[in-house]
Amino acid sequence: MSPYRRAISLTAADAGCDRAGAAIVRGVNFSLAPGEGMQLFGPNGSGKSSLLSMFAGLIRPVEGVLEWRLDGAVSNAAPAGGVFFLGHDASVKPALTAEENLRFWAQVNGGGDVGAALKAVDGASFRHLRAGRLSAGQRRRVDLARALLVDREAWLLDEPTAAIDRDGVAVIRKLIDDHLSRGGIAIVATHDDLGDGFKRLELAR
Ligand SMILES: Nc1ncnc2c1ncn2[C@@H]1O[C@H](COP(=O)(O)OP(=O)(O)OP(=O)(O)O)[C@@H](O)[C@H]1O
Repeated sequence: MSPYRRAISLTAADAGCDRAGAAIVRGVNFSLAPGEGMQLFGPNGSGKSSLLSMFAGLIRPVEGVLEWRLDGAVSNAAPAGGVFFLGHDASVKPALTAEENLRFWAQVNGGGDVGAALKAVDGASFRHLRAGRLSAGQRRRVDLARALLVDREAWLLDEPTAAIDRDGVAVIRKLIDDHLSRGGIAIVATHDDLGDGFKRLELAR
């Protein structure tokens, strides 16, 4: 796998976010350089999804600063074309097959080898199944395969292994490791322990 062409980093300094006017997370500090990943821990409702949304630029920090650097360009907002955000909810179209969903995504977002992406998530056996009929774990794999169709240096993943079996967790772990070894950065909210190679940010309720 070839390295990403652009160097990316993200720094948070005392960043915090609210939801519906209520303080959710405060005092977030970290920095991620190319090749580094971070795991978000914390009980349900502690703000992991909210933080990922803030990093993706979907909600504003109410205090502190986020600083993205992509190929030397500095910005407080997530760089367009530099971030892949995997939310909680499956984003597939139920009437299209797994493969058609990925082709559609590739068309809209400019490129990618759908066959290779399906293979990488061990999805050959369900490529012709309509997404509405996929199991939750199969759908999650299709969701993740989208990341392989676009060259985004930052991955923000909200519970990528939810509903995924043990073999699937290893598959996804490898995708994330490969992404990091290409020089990408990743922030992953998950209850699975990603191990020592990842920075850790633990949120309290
Ligand atoms: N759109 C929203 N509007 C108002 N409040 C919200 C919204 N989304 C989340 N919240 C609230 O923000 C808090 C943090 O929720 P969030 O989903 O970020 O937590 P989480 O750590 O990701 O939880 P889980 O582990 O259950 O996914 C919760 O109290 C939740 O009710």
